[in-house]
Amino acid sequence: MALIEVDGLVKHYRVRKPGRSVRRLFTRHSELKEAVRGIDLRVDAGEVVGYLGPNGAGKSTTIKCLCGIMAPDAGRIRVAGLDPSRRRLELARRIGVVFGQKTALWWDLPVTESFELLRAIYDVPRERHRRRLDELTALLGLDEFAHVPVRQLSLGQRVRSDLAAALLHDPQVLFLDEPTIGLDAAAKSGVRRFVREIRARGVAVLLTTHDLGDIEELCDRIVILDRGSVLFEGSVDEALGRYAPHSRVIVEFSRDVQGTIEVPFADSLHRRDDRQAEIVFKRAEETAAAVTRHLLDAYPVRDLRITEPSIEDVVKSLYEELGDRAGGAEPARG
Ligand SMILES: Nc1ncnc2c1ncn2[C@@H]1O[C@H](COP(=O)(O)OP(=O)(O)OP(=O)(O)O)[C@@H](O)[C@H]1O
Repeated sequence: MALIEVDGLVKHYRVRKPGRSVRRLFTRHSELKEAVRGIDLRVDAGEVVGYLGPNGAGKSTTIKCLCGIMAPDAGRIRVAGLDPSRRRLELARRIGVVFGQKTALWWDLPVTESFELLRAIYDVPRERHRRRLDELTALLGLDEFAHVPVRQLSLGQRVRSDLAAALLHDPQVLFLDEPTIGLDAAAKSGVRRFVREIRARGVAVLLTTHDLGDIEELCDRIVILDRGSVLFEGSVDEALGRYAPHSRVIVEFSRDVQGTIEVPFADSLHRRDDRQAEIVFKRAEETAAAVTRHLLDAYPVRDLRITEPSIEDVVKSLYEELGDRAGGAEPARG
């Protein structure tokens, strides 16, 4: 079931025209800037979709439209069945939002009192609130700092508290904006475990992140934006196939091997010296096992290492490509 549905979303900003001229005193000083140009997006219940793209790609603008903070200029949006800009108050009960860089909690209040205020704001019955809070406290380990004012919390504790705050009213949709930014490895893994738990309970999660670990560990699908348009949509594996299609085998020989090395299907071959070679091949055409078998049969191999690309290689190659590109881009589906 789709809990986020976006068709042809367009959003402009009115921006000041640069320059100073006498004519500007008599003419309109602003122009329209297209921040989002015809985006389609869908997130189902129990799905985590990574919403990715370089700075300025249009992620925040989309999320503001999805939360009802801004009205779109064109397109259709439904979040948990509602049109966000027309039903903003009702929508607030069905969505949760966490910004890793900002807290939604009251700075001077202990965490529990912030939760009590949120209970009152969302008008959650006391018994239901208590049950939900017990559940979230257990999942997020909130006990140890429940009575500490938010300003005294560590970043990890603060993010855990914000996650609880966003889910106290039991929303169907969760927007996560850089939830693991600045966290240490253990805290990141705690947040990711929690997001997986939430997904298993059927919440639809739209995750904005620059953290490659978040993408690899959490996302069922990724949507990559550039300059307001969807450039790629598909699974992490599909993105790897499209943007990082090569794997490498690095082989070390037990004695000097001179001259050229023959490896069928190798896309390229690099020699560092007579004792080492690096074979680059397309995964779609050959398996690492076949390349390895060939090397073991044909050469005196002392050791070999296979390196597979990661989402980091995808993002690097894609963003480099985007940097070189001018104008809009055709969407690619994985
Ligand atoms: N209030 C605004 N007024 C004018 N232009 C804006 C405004 N907010 C965003 N923009 C422009 O719209 C485009 C999309 O911005 P947006 O903030 O949605 O990108 P983003 O993908 O969220 O970027 P980031 O990763 O840096 O947060 C950018 O070119 C940005 O400069």
